[in-house]
Amino acid sequence: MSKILEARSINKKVELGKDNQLHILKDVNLEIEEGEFISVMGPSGSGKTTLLYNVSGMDRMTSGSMKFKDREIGRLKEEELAKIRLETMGFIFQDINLLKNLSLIDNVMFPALVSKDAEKNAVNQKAKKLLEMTGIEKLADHNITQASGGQLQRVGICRALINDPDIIFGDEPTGALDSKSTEEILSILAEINKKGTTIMLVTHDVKVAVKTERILFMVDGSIVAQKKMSKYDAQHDDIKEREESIMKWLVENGF
Ligand SMILES: Nc1ncnc2c1ncn2[C@@H]1O[C@H](COP(=O)(O)OP(=O)(O)OP(=O)(O)O)[C@@H](O)[C@H]1O
Repeated sequence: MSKILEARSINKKVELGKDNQLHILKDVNLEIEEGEFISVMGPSGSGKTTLLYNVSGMDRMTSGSMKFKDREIGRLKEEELAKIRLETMGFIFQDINLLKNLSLIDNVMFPALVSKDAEKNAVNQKAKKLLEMTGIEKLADHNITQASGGQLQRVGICRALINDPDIIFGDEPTGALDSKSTEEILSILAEINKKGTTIMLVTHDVKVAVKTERILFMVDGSIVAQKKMSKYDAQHDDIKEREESIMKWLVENGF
């Protein structure tokens, strides 16, 4: 396996005013292998979202080195970084941020049409396939008021996948969903991961973390512990046992 992402001594500081600086990420080191499915847990305010934003180049670290596919991206110009994000990364958020005036399929197609010289018919075919894969092809021409939260999150996943990303970053992607929709979204993500896409999710939910294969635990801007597991296999793994072992580990680490 090779590394897709390698962060060395990442620091993020924010100036809040005169002589008032917040040190959010503190010398964080992180390596992610291609194909891994990772979750990030930790108390509220510990820096999980900031970590996700900084390793994905959505935010600028204050110091440190950040390599994505062996390329240092920490100091790239904004346009170059935006191109990397658009063409090689997918993002899924709790607030899905779909465009109101576009149909669901047009929302899925949008990132492909703004990138390079995409051919509209081919993009449309691909978007249809993604909607099929996530079970919402019948809603293609609906607008966002005509779909449930779980369905909209599937649209968000399709949109994240339209440019065949190498990695998907998710910030509480199931945070606003009921348990049934959460399970459905997780199994879609597991399928995507099985096909080789690396996934990194920030979550407060053990039911999400239990489906990942490595959990990072953050406290006060640092990764203080990591739990490595096998890739979740619904047929062979005892989910309750796995959840209990995560809970025990979280408690041991002071959560
Ligand atoms: N741009 C900013 N300006 C000021 N403070 C910030 C900024 N970004 C993050 N913070 C602060 O940094 C800390 C870490 O924020 P972050 O959102 O990364 O935490 P988190 O672990 O994801 O929290 P939660 O679980 O509540 O979403 C918080 O105290 C937050 O208020």
